Amino acid sequence: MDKKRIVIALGGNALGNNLPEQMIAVKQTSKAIADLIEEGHEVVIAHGNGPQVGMIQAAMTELTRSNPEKYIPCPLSVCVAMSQGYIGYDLQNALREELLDRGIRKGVATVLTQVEVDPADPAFAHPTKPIGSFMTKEEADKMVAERGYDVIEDAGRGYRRVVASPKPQGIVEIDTIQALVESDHVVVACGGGGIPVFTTEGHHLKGAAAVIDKDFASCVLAQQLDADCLIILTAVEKVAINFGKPDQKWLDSLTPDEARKYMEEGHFAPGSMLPKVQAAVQFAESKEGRTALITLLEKAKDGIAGRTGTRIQA
Ligand SMILES: Nc1ncnc2c1ncn2[C@@H]1O[C@H](COP(=O)(O)OP(=O)(O)O)[C@@H](O)[C@H]1O
Ligand SMILES: NC(=O)OP(=O)(O)O
Repeated sequence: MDKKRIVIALGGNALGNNLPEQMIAVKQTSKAIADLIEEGHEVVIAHGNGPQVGMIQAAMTELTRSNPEKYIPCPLSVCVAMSQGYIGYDLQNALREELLDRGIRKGVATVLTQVEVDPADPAFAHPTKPIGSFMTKEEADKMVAERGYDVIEDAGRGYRRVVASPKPQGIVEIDTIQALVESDHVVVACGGGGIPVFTTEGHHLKGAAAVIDKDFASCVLAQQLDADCLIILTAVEKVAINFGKPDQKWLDSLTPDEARKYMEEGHFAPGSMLPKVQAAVQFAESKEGRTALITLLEKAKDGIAGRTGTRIQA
């Protein structure tokens, strides 16, 4: 099989919803990633942070509210940095262990990654990115009244806080990531979509109050690293049209034009499957020969071998 440079975007099921769940989940996740490394592929890993960044933000807010003389509010960009740190810590350790168990000696490192956003991005005025855990209607109403949070009802599963999610424009640490990849290291980067920043005066980078979508950030990462393949690993084996309906149909492959048609017809849920298909199309169209794959975490190896998943190719 051809050796490929692969950027993997890990979804929520790769990490679990809390610290103990994460410790267990990353072990399984590492097996799926190590399978690809064992086959000789160069792998770069990005991941989400919705539940984690919400948990950190809630904890930091409680600290400030309970003791305002001692603690000052923690910006959301710093909460994203914290989420990258502790998720990266678990992921890199689990992967290091899995690789060593298979007799593979490779450096595994997390790069705290800043991602540039446009401060004029209209997304800042329209929060869409769910973070934290699900709430009941009563809990959500309380958060809106007491804290002025934006809250949405999420596909019948409960209520969640939403924050701004601007589009990623560029990766500040891309040269560092590239250098590590070129020297055969396994890199975890752009965690949680990256720490959102924008340039103010001179070279100063200022954190933005936002959470970037990790599928879009992974797409930018894959393009900037000139990857062959972007693999979006999630909780379904394939993308479907008429998802959840009696006439549901799983798709083996999609061209960008077919994907656009299905997007217009509303087959992919906003905030879940839609950004994945959009990121996949953007990557597949960015250069000849680039392929995107959406599949189940456990099926990564079969997917790259062409045995399953939904393949998006121009
Ligand atoms: N058309 C579709 N085809 C397949 N899955 C879909 C579709 N529309 C919505 N979904 C849902 O999207 C989920 C993946 O989104 P999400 O859970 O937000 O991703 P992540 O893995 O990044 O955390 C799937 O588990 C599935 O329930
Ligand atoms: N940042 C981000 O996209 O996180 P989730 O994938 O957990 O929503």
